[in-house]
Order: sequence, then C-alpha cells, then structure tokens
Amino acid sequence: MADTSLLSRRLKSFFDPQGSPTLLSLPDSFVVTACAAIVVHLIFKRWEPMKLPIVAFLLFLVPACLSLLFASHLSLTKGLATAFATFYTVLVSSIVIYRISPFHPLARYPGPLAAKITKWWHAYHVHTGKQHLYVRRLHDQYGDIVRIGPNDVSIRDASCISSGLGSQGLPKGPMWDGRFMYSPIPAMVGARDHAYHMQRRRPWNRAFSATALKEYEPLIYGRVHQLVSALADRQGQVVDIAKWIGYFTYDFMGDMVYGGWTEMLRDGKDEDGLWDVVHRGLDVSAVYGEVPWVSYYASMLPNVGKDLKRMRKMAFDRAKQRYDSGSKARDLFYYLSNEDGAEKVTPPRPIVVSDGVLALIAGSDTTAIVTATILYSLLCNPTTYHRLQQEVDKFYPRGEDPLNPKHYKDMHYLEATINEGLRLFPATPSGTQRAPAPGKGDRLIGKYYIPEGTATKFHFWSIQRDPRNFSHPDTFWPERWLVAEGLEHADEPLTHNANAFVPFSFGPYNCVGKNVAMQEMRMLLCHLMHTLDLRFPEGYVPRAFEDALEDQFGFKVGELPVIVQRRE
Ligand code: HEM
Repeated sequence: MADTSLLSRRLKSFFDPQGSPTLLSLPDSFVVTACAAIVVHLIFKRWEPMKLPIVAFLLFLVPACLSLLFASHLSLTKGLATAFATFYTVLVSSIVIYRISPFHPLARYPGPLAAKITKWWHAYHVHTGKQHLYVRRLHDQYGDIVRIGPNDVSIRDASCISSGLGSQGLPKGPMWDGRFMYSPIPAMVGARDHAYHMQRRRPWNRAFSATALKEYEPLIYGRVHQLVSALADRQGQVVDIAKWIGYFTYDFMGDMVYGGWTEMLRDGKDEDGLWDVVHRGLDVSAVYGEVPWVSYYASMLPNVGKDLKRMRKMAFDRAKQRYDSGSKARDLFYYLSNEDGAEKVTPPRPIVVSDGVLALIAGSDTTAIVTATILYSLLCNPTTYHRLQQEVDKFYPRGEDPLNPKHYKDMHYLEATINEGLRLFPATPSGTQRAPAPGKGDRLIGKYYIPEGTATKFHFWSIQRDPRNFSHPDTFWPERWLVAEGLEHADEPLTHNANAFVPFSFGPYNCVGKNVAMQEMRMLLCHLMHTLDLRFPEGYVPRAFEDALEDQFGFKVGELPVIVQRRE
C-alpha cells in the first residue's frame, strides 16, 4: 500500500513537478480514455484481431497505460480502477449502441434485443439443446429473416435456398472455424475457401459414385443382418432401439471408412468408448460454432478439447493401422488416401485422418438419428406402420431376401416414409451456415440483402415445417409424397413445395453421403419390418422421445424403448 502511494507520488511529481497543472486535467483524462475505447472498438470491428498479443495490447495494455493519466490525480490503484472502468464502460456501450443502432448493417432485420447485442444469447439457446424450437418461434414472431446475433441472421424463406446454397451461393460460414477450433487442418466440411473445398471434395465424390456405392452394399447387408439378429435374440425384451441403430451405423461406417473398426453390435456395447467421446464433444462444439473466437482461445488451454484430442488420437491410430495393412477392399480410405491414384498429389496423412473422422461422425449419427425418428413416428402411427409392413411383405414374401435391393425403386411407400422422416426430423435441424466472404462485398439472397461477413443460417427445421411449404406441417403423413407424385389422391388440396425439402442441404457443399444413407435406411427398414414386430412397452409415453431430442447442430437422441417380437 505504502509502495503504491509512493509510486503514485512519484508519478504525480512526474506529471506535475512544480505543483503546476498536470499534463491532462481529470476531465480530459476521461475524454482521452473514452476516445481510446472507441478507437479500440473500431479496430475490432474493422479487423477482428484474434492474435493474443494484439488482443492483450488493445484490451489490457491500452487502459493500463491510460491509468497513468489518472494516477497523477488519484492514487495508482484508484487510477487503474478508474481507467479500466471508464475504458470498459465506454467500449461496451459503444459496441451495444452500435449493434442496436440504425447504422448497423443488419439494422433492417428484426430480432430479440438480447440477440442483437450479444451472440452469447444465442449460444445459450444452443447449449439448452432446444435451438431448433427457439429459432422456429423467432421466425413465427419476427418473420422469414431474423437477427439471431449481432452479425448473424436465420432465414426461413425457401425461395432463398437456391441463391444462398446453390452453385452461385454463399461460401461456408464462421461456425466451422469454431467447431474445428481453428485447426490448421480442418476436415473437408470445415474448409471455407471454395476452391480448396472443391479440391478436398474430389476424392469424396469418387468414393460416393454409383459404382463405389455398389461396393458398400455387401457391408450394409452384413451389418443390417447382424443388427436384426441381435434384436431378434432379445425377443420379448425391452431394448433401446435408438442405441442399437447407433451401434449399427458406427460399425458400418467403421467398415466403410477403414475396412473395419468398431464391433458394437457384436459386443452389445461401445467397448472402445468411441461413441461416448464423440457425443461428449457435441454440446461444446455446438457452442463453439456460435462463438468461434472462444474456441480459438480455448484451444490454447491444456485440458480443453480433450475429447476432441482423444477422438483424433483414436482415429489416428486406426488410420495408421489402415495405412500399414493397405487396402483389401475399396473403402473410403482407398479414395481419400489416393490409393486409386486419381490425384496428381497424394494428400498428406493428417488431412486423410481428419477426413476419416469426419466420415465417421457425419455418417453415423445422422443416419442413426433419422432412422430412429422414423421408427418413432411409425410406432406413434400404427396405420402407417402397418402400411409399410404390408408393402415390404408384398415385395418380399416369406422366403425372399428383403436385403436384396431389386424392388426398392418400386417401393413408393418406403421412400415416402423415409422422406417424411427426413422432413419432420432433419438430422441437422438448425440447418447449415454460410456467409458472404469478408472483403468480397454484400450479397442479395432472394429478396434479402446480406452484408459481407454476416453468418447466415438456413433453418431447415422451420423451412420443412412451414405450412406455406407443406400441408399439416407437424404431422407425420408419408402419403403426402405419394399425392405429390400423383400416385394417390387426397381429399383436400395439397401444399407440397419440393424445393423446401433440404435434409441433405443443397448445392456444392451438400451431403456427399446422401445415397449411402438412403440405401442404409431402405435396407434396415425393410429387414426390420420383414423380420420383427416392434411396439412401445406398456406405460411408455412416446412423446418423451421427442421431448428429449437435443439440437447440437446434429440431433442427439435419447432412449427409444421398444419390445421386440419375431414375426411368424
Ligand atoms: C440421413 C443421413 C444424413 C443426413 C440427413 C445428412 C445431412 C447432411 C447435411 C445437412 C450436411 C451439411 C451440408 C451443408 O453444409 O450444406 C451434410 C454434410 C456432409 N455429410 Fe451428410 N448426412 C447424412 C449422412 C451422411 C453419410 C452416411 C455420410 C458418409 C460419410 C455423410 C457425409 C457428409 C459429409 C462428408 C458432409 C460434408 C460435405 C461438404 O462439406 O462438402 N453424411 N450432411
């Protein structure tokens, strides 16, 4: 205490050696500090600096230096406190006033005040897992475009899909930087530069060509068989079918990506803890996607992102084994690591490892979620359940193999059921994010002007449940797809906007695995319906499943208990 007052006296004598007026009067010191805070705001707004030394300089060193002005009038401690309090009050006020002012480029778009002021408001709603419901409510309240953050909008207008997501659409948004914690080697889905993304996507496109898909069918066949047998073995028991479907999709993706990895179906559990690690990371990476800069600093902390690191380590070990053993079959790795020799330059191993992890996550949970929600919807609607079962029985009478895909193209009700599941429960309900690249100018998406840098979400949940796009939007009604195709008649006029059906997204960054996912679901549903009868256990309240859904960019499903019975 004595030291600080001594220092303060020294400072005072430095600024005011002969007792004459100090260098700056107290009011002027306030003005200078306030001006410095506004300049710092302008620097952040213009350049968005992230490097720690620059941020520390702007946010700590500047007010610390300014405290010398106050220290000559007050004590050093009070000078520090006054400078920091003044600096931060002005800085925060300047940010808030600008964000809600008519001068903000997004001022024309409505939204909750809290969302306009800070992105933490939206991040909180993401953390609750109910983002999909919250954003739909916002759209109902404010209209087709809503401000969900200071520099973020959500769009519900289906007519914007082609201009926003199509080949002339917007590049990927900042969410991906946050989700990948600014990794220098993000997986392909996080590559924001369009040309680079296209280069990374080339092997994926080969891996999902019609010929390649045929090679994965025996793998799906084997795993579907294993799943249905495991369920049949639990005859009369209550099983969490959502969990078992998850085992199926993980095991199959392990086969498809690396020529084999997990054996969850065989073990009846997640022996390696892979599923667990992936799921633990979902909530936090969903939040990082909303406030990407947080992930940038979090990645510097020792214990943060340990699940992500563990998952990468597991994938790295598996990839190494796969490199060493070479290719027995044409798995995804075969294409990603350029074993097919189609690329002039073979991608470095870290890129291949990263993309292997992507395939595992993007391909497992998504398909599992949609299949589980389809089964849930069927079980809640016995008429549709029986109609689907009748169709399966018609095309595959007893003794015929329902895993032989020869009839799938004629099974319109099966296709309609899957589409309806994808419409009501898209695996990524809060859609995808794009943003006009900073420095490349503003863009017009549909009738909306989107300033450069604006993170723009296309909210699939709201679009696919909008009554302007689909009649009875919240009802599971597979027949709508048959009516829309002219295969059946409805008693009332049908609203059916096919352009508003985007569960696999749209345009050059759409889901590369769509055809595999569709084939998995066809084979699984056919074999399940053919072999087993499922029903909810006595006393189970089905709505609990829907209420437990959590939107963490991808849906996270809870338990779906069913009683399994072999069909005669
Ligand atoms: C029902 C199952 C699935 C659904 C609903 C689904 C949905 C999606 C969606 C909405 C996107 C985001 C596209 C965008 O940002 O515009 C996506 C991307 C992606 N999906 Fe799927 N997906 C499914 C299954 C699969 C499967 C089986 C794979 C196989 C590995 C896969 C691999 C990918 C990849 C690699 C991307 C990134 C594409 C890119 O950035 O170019 N997905 N998926």
